[in-house]
Amino acid sequence: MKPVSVGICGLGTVGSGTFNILKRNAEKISGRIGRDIVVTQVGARRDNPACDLTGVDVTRDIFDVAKNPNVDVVVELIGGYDVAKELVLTAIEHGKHVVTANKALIAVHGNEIFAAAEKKGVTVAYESAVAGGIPIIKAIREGLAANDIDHLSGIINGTGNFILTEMSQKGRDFGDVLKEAQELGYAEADPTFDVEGIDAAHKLTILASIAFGVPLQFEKAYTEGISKVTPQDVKFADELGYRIKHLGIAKLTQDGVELRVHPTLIHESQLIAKVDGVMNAVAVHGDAVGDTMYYGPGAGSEPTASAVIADLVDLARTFDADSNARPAHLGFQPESINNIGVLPVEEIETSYYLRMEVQDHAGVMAKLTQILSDRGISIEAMMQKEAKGGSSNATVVLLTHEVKEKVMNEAITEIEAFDDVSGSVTRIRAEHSE
Ligand SMILES: NC(=O)C1=CN([C@@H]2O[C@H](COP(=O)(O)OP(=O)(O)OC[C@H]3O[C@@H](n4cnc5c(N)ncnc54)[C@H](O)[C@@H]3O)[C@@H](O)[C@H]2O)C=CC1
Ligand SMILES: N[C@@H](CC=O)C(=O)O
Ligand code: NA
Repeated sequence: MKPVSVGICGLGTVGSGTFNILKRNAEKISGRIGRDIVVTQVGARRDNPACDLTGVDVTRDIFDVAKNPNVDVVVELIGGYDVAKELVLTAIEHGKHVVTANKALIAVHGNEIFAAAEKKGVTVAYESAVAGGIPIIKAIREGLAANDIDHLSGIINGTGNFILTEMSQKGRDFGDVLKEAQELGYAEADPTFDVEGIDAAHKLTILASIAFGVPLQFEKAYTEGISKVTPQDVKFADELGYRIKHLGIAKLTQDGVELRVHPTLIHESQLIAKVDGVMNAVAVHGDAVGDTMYYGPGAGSEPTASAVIADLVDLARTFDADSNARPAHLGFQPESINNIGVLPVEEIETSYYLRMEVQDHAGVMAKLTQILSDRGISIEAMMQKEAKGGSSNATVVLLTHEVKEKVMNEAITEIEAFDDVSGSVTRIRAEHSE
């Protein structure tokens, strides 16, 4: 069978990994699909010393690749929004399939890109865009196709999990670990995307769409980063038997879709609490299958390239077939996608970890518990730490049962107005069942 001809745009961390694995494992890959996958052209600003480009046509203009009549599939690995969008739309216009690792592009412009691809009868594949090397798109879109999926949650940013793990297990400094994640090729070009939860929200947006059959609605996702998680909170959570993880949570409720990324306390007995370093994990619940969980490396050159090539293999297998032979872009046929809205964060219901500084005298605890019980908020655990050196201050940590966020907001406002509480209350959401 005729080889499938690939053009790679961007030869950085993921691009170089893709190029090198295609070369190293060429025989295994073609043995699996019965045809070769050949890199015909590379579009890169500069050569990458990690890749031997002998015999490959190299261009400095990535749009040459998108328009090259000898290229069947364009692999977009440059990242970013604008140029990447133009590149992908140009490739589609020229009748090429596209493989991309760019979750920002898919989460923000995916509805438009998929519509253009469907009109042209080509496919835009994006397995590597979510949870790196874990085949989570395939698992949900194909493996769980029988199910009515009502919730999923996961650690879906490798850089953030690496930072939290190193901080909690080795007491390392936030900035120092972030620098290492950048050197290891885990972080986004702008690492605030990792630490502020934007990257995880891009991925969660995609997962929610393919799991629930709803449009991509990134702009409505609630996003909170890990930059304000302190070593003190990591330690107190640990004493209560919890780990702090940066979780993406999506739920399909009767009132709408919950779509939120934030630091979350998870009980140490939960599987997801044990997912450390650059590893990611996604838990998905379907009505037929029950609870499932998918684990693996969430970032890095070859783990991500592994997923890029999985998409190339899928395309090569169905290359001569009608586009209906491939799964619908968002897992459901476009006419079966339901326009269900995203719930404001005030409407979500969850448990909370609260930390506050109080005057250490009689009646303070009674007043705090009264403020909470007035709103029907019950307390699961409580801890008081006396300040050292004879100060009259103490730190109080509370873990509550589930309550609506807007009710908790009112309680926090009243606690902060209480004279015996100094400064603001630190609040971290907690999940008991994940
Ligand atoms: N690094 C990782 O672990 C993962 C990255 N991704 C995604 O993969 C994509 C690529 O990421 P990395 O390889 O890490 O980034 P990178 O920064 O290492 O590589 C991007 C490459 O594209 C080149 N490039 C950018 N604009 C260009 C243009 N206009 N013309 C020619 N070359 C251009 C850059 O010079 C660079 O060599 C991004 O969308 C990222 O979000 C997805 C999963 C994991
Ligand atoms: N920066 C991302 C890369 C993979 O998507 C991460 O750290 O997870
Ligand atoms: Na993946």
